Amino acid sequence: MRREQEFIDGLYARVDALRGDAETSVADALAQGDKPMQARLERDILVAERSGLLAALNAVDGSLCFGRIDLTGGDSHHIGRIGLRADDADRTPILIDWRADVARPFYLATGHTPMGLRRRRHISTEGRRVSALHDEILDLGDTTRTGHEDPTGDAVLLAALSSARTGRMGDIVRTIQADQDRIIRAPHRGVLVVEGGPGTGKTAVALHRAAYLLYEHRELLARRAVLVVGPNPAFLGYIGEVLPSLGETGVLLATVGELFPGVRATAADTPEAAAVKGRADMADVLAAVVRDRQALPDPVVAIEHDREVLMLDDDLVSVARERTRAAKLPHNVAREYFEGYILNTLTDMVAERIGTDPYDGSNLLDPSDITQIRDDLAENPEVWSAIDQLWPRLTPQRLVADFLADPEGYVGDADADAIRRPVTRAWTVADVPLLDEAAELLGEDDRLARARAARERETQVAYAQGVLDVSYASRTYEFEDMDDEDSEVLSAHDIIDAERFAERQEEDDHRGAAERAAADRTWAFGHIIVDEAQELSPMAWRLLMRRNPTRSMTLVGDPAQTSEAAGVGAWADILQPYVEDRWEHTRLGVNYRTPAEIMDVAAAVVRAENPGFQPPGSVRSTGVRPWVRATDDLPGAVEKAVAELAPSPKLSASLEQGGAPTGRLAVIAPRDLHRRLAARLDGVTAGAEPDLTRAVVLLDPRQAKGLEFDSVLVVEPGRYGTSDLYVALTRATQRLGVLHTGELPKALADALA
Ligand SMILES: Nc1ncnc2c1ncn2[C@@H]1O[C@H](COP(=O)(O)OP(=O)(O)OP(=O)(O)O)[C@@H](O)[C@H]1O
Repeated sequence: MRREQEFIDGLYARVDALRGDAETSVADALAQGDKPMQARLERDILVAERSGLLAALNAVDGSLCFGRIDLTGGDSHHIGRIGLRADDADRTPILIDWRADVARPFYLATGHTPMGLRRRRHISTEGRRVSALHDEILDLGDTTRTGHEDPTGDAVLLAALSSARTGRMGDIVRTIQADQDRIIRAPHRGVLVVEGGPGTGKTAVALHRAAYLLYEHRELLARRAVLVVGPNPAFLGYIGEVLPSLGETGVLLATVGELFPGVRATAADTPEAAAVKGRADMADVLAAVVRDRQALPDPVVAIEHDREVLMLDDDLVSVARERTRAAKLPHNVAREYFEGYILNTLTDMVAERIGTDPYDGSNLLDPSDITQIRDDLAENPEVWSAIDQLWPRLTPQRLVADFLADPEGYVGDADADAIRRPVTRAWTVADVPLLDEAAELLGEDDRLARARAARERETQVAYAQGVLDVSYASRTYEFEDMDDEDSEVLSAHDIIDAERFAERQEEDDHRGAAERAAADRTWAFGHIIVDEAQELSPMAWRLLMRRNPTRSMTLVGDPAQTSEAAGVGAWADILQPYVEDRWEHTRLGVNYRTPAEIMDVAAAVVRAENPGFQPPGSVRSTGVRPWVRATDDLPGAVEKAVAELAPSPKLSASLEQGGAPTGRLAVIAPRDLHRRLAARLDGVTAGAEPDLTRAVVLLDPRQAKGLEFDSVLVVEPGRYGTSDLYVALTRATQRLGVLHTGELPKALADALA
């Protein structure tokens, strides 16, 4: 213990030194004020790098090193959240990053396959103090004993699983299990589906995979960012600290409802409306809506020009429309062509009228006259209002709002009734994939933006050229100093030209990749991780696939927990249109969350509907049986049950004193009961985005998805569908109680009897 403490003190001394260096260089750089261009650029790069290092060092402080492997050859390595090197000439590694290959046996070695290990040691710390060691002997011939042996090898895992919850998910880097490790480190190309029942660590594995991929493919992924998609904002808050605790910040966490920049989905859809909006054929429906905006005159559009009236009729506009459509460009982009065809048509009309020789019918105008006529027409506002009427510029918001206000004719009557709503209403989550689809169909008429970008780019290239010239000048100076004109050392001038330098400058935008990605609808992420993937509609999949053209994805989910009517049944159905059958499927089969006593009850509920159902086996049992009670005073019974189910005596005490609670309790009840129940529960948090760090949280079953609590009270289970009930029953790590006024589902009654 003392030796480990000394070693860990040494690691922290190194961390403190690195942190001191990083802080000093950031402070010095920022204090330099305005500098010549090159110095400014270097300063920005240095500040960004060192700030990232600082953030990582701060994040891992207090839990830096958690393990050690001793190899049969005599070497040993300490394993930690980040890698560290000594400050010596060889930069000797002193702490191995958990993601490095060298660390792998820590997770995979067994007595049967020791992978060259003699011993695996788990080091537990409280802050910077070593509090416990647990050793596993993997070389059975080795008789040396340390006095810290853990004969079953799972003391650290079981302690982690039984510990009080905090309302925030923690990382599992100390105790990743072998089957989880294989998924975390699976190659990054292609689509990997991770399926598993409740509590099998799907979310944990997905997040550690993000951290692993960022480590293994840092160059690519730090630039393109990783997107983690979760089912709702409360869930994203729940998992939000896992990656920072692993020293990773360049990841964007978002719900599908947050993936259309500038739109916040605040309204809710009925399940019927969400199902209609999520259907794959909505892509064709929206395409038809756009085509209908490319109107024909009814019967003619009259334009006053030069004291004459020009008539655009059906036939003329039809030709222009078909030619424009033939370009197969998005609507707003194609408009440039339509404008051209209409201007040409009108020019021909005017030319014919004023230029035709009355004697032989030939045209007397020369090309410069024709150009003049076209330019005059282009200055006539009536021409532009005719074009606006026939091929209007459209925004996704306008198009989708108008369609939802008046969907008749595009979908069946019942579907139209389900989705119809006033133009002014707030957006819903299911609207976001429609907006994204519309944005694809419409494209952006970016002629103005392109002209502006070209000007900006010229300025930037000029700036970069200036920087390079400075660097070239300084190179000459240095080389003269070194008297080494033929040096092999290359300067920036030799390796990058000004154009590329300007591009790099853009990449060094002050915002990180994740932040830039959040603001850019067309961003192509390096990797996308989708949690609760079974909930996404076909339209939501279309949106996500557009954000990831390389199809590098990890999808985690559990079809038995699907609650969204729009969700898709089978992975093959989801993936076939995008990657055909080129995807891999893996399963996680051990439940680390729910004790066996609770899992038996939850499984019985699903089995009533699906007799062949196989739930994941629980790794723990607590000896505490779940209970059920009938009541005719629901609020009173809930109040009493909350006091009883409090995760520890400390929770009730801390609730009374308003102190920080240990352990968390969720009351899962139908939404319409929330107000009545909240009135009886002190300090309870509820609503669309409840604060999960509070002692008692009131949720509906959908909101509970993906979350976990020490104790759970399920209220009125008879009102949930099977999969929602399954979700609700599998959220507890310790205790479960059920309260009801109405009839209990039979399977639940039998299982709890
Ligand atoms: N190897 C592990 N070591 C320690 N804890 C683990 C491990 N694997 C999973 N857990 C814990 O088990 C719990 C369940 O994990 P997680 O939420 O990732 O499961 P899930 O499969 O996503 O569940 P659900 O489908 O119910 O949302 C979490 O508290 C997680 O930290």
